[in-house]
Amino acid sequence: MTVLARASEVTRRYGDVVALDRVSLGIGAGELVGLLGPNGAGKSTLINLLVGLRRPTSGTVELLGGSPLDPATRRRIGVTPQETGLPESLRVGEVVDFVRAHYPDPVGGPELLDRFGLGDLAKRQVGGLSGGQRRRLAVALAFAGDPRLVVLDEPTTGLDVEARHALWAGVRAYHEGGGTVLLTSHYLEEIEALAQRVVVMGGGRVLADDTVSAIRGMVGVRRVSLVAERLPELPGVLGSELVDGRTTLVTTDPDRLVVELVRSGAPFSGLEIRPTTLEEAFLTITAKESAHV
Ligand SMILES: Nc1ncnc2c1ncn2[C@@H]1O[C@H](COP(=O)(O)OP(=O)(O)OP(=O)(O)O)[C@@H](O)[C@H]1O
Repeated sequence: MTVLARASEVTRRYGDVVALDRVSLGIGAGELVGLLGPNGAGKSTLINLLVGLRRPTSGTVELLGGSPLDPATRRRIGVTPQETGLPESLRVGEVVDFVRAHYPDPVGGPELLDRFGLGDLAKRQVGGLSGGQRRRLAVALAFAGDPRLVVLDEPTTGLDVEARHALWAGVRAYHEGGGTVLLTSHYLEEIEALAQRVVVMGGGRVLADDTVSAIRGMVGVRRVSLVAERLPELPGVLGSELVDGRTTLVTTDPDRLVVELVRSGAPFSGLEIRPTTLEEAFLTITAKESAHV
């Protein structure tokens, strides 16, 4: 697979703060990669290095086989940072055309707006858009130049469910057409809904880099829930809670737990075993990591 963006052993310091600590990561052509991590994990710093907005303190960064500092290289990518300012007095269509004019082979203006559910707003002044519409427009602009790689820093922060889904649809359409996407998110369901690959960051390092299901498997925690009057002492239980008469047991070994439960002869009903959500997996990974520090 062709690697479109690569960080090799990259460290970035801001004074005494080590924002990135020897991070290595490659984004292959056609991938949709989610970058997940708590505030301050280093996600934005990594993105800024990959797209050439900052330089690493040490290590190397490659973009489309060249340097991210080269304007010709940067013209072939699209970026939406965490915060953007758009000119209030211009109409949506004018902003789109202004951005499109910077690229040799841009996507058609109406097509771009349609992809992000903004088709009816071309004549509206930017100052008259809602927060959600403005954010969608800012994200849509990253796709204006028909880029090979799109980098989105927290694209759906502040969006309601409907606007978020409209934005996801635009990102998906680009990806299904062969595009490559790197996005950061605090919304775990967003990463699960969009990405095939998840890179979990914490404390300036990559803690895990795998598929959503592999990351769940890595953590290996399952939730066993059932209804029972009384439960015996069971092996491997990390935690338990009782909600509306249902007991949920968190365990790393659900098979053994169920065998022991049946052996105990305690009556129970409604047995369900489910994997942890990505959020639970993520919290476990970061908690483990801080325990090591
Ligand atoms: N310009 C800067 N000057 C000083 N410190 C900075 C600067 N930019 C980032 N940092 C620090 O580097 C660390 C990583 O920050 P970064 O913004 O990359 O994290 P993040 O994962 O994107 O967080 P968030 O989810 O809050 O956006 C933090 O400790 C942050 O305070």
